Amino acid sequence: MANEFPQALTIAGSDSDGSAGMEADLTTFFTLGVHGMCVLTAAVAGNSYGIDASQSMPTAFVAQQFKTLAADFHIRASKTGMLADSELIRTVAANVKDGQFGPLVLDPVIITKHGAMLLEESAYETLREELIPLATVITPNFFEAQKLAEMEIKTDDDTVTAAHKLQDLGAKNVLLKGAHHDGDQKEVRDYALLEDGTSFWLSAPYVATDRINGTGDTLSSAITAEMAKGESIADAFRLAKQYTYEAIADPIAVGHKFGPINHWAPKIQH
Ligand SMILES: Nc1ncnc2c1ncn2[C@@H]1O[C@H](COP(=O)(O)OP(=O)(O)OP(=O)(O)O)[C@@H](O)[C@H]1O
Ligand SMILES: Cc1ncc(COP(=O)(O)O)c(N)n1
Repeated sequence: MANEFPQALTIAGSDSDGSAGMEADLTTFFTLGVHGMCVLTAAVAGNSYGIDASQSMPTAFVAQQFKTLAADFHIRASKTGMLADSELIRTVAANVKDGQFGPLVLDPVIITKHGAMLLEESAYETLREELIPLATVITPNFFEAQKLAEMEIKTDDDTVTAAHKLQDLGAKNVLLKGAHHDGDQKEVRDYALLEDGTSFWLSAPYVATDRINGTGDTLSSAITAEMAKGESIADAFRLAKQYTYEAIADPIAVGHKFGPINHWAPKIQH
């Protein structure tokens, strides 16, 4: 259809506090001028202190959501969030492998800001074998990169090595997010390794705040939204980093601990 409005898909868990998971993904899509759709994989009972309970969706229902969306829409890019276990990973892989939902941004959600584990350890291997090879982009945080690349990251050289290992596993483009736990640090640096072998660092000032729930979801959703609008991968990385930084830098008061970031703050250029 000519002049079709950009459409993107999140394949993720719902987080009841509205700041992370599917809720953060859809907020980011809509704020960036993309129509967002969702395949629900799981739901968690979460607030700004932590996650109290988690429930996975039946795989047949997950598969049906893909089928129903495919029967109608032209989705230009998709992303994954919480996938919970091996069975769900296999269901998602089977449904995205022919590319009908556009290029895939894989946010390998393993651990949350509060330290809750959202992926069974027995499923790391399934993620490596079944989903990483289908990823146009992978966006692990510092912890997830070390788990998936099976190595410790202490230096910039280690970061570069881990990104290459993720590429060797089949992810075409890697955005490896740097650590941000040190109150004295001045900047947060992420490392981008592209399919053609070029690489660059993306840096933003470190913001000393607890209001960082959903930053990872937001970054990967913003990349997906920009890809759905036709931006190159490198530009999608840059625009998404800027969006996420601006949403962190101007916090809003919601909840008592790891509150949401501010999706009204970014100055968006359409
Ligand atoms: N305090 C901060 N100041 C500046 N930038 C930050 C801060 N916290 C996170 N970021 C940025 O937010 C983006 C998301 O990174 P982060 O490491 O928080 O992802 P994540 O751990 O996957 O997040 P989540 O726990 O929400 O899944 C990165 O670009 C990171 O540099
Ligand atoms: C359902 C769900 N998915 C993901 C996250 C992690 O969010 P983030 O790592 O972006 O803080 C979360 N808290 N809940």
